[in-house]
Amino acid sequence: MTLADPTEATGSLGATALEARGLGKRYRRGWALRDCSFRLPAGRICGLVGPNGAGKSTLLGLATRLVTPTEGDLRVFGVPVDDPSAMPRFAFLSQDKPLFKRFSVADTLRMGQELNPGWDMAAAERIVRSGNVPLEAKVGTLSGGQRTRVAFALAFGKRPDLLLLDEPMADLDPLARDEMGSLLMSEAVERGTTVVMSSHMLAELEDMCDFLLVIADGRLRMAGDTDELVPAHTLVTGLAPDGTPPADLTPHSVVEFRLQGRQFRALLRPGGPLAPDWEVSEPSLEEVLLAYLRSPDAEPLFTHDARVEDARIRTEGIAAA
Ligand SMILES: Nc1ncnc2c1ncn2[C@@H]1O[C@H](COP(=O)(O)OP(=O)(O)OP(=O)(O)O)[C@@H](O)[C@H]1O
Repeated sequence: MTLADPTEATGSLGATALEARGLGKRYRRGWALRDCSFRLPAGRICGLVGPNGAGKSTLLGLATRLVTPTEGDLRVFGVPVDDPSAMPRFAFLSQDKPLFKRFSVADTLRMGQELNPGWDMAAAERIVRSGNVPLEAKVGTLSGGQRTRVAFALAFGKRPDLLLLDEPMADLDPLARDEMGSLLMSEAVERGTTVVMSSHMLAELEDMCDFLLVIADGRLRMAGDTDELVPAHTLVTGLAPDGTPPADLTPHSVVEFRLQGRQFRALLRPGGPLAPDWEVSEPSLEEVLLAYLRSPDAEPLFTHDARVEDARIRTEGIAAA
């Protein structure tokens, strides 16, 4: 599912919003992100998923120049991120959403206007008003959900082509999360904004995202269209009387193999016909994600749209749709 025609926002067919090649960041303790290569087509809503410490914030930091890469290259709409012309094209909303508490909501939006040449005050005010947030209220007196709404208004008022969000809804109650999710989707779809959103909430990702970047232990494990990633897999259950993987599994690419008594359960990318005595089912997005996150040695998977021509990444293609 492509949520909006990317050409409306970018003026170029098939534009790439974000492209990483061999991107890496090393701290004294070790690599936070390594060998990261992918392409995110414009107009997608992309979920950035992975366990704590996986490298998600590092990737967002590299995209916003808050973090300097140790190696590799990252481009925003074809322009290196450290090029000044890349700056006006993206907006970033960090986990802590820094806002001046003593400013009123109206002051906050005026500040947005002064700092951003392409500012869209009508859009920013619409986002604030649709949540019944009073423009004259001081930011420090707002609830967490209302503050998040103001932060969203600041981000969308900038009219970014690429919106980067670091766990934007983590501190919201389910109702506010649902409201903010709908707001984010409708604003992004209306303008063809590309969104990259890190999140630990699988349901949120399933509802909102049509593209996924899955990171574990600083490495990209899976990247591409949700609609292609999940159906590339099959869950099978069968007998494993001697407690080892049966020979029937050999033609398939096994992402995860688990023994349950005399039975096994495996998540596969089928490489041929499945054994007739296996019980077969379609996995959910959650089952696929968890299997990859638990199996660091499984071959990473990139859909056609997510691949860059980089010999350093091992890719196994899914036929282009
Ligand atoms: N400034 C830093 N100095 C040293 N190590 C860092 C720094 N920032 C991040 N790291 C390390 O890099 C790794 C990746 O961290 P990162 O914050 O990118 O993970 P994350 O996926 O965003 O995690 P979380 O879900 O917990 O927010 C971690 O091991 C972390 O300790």
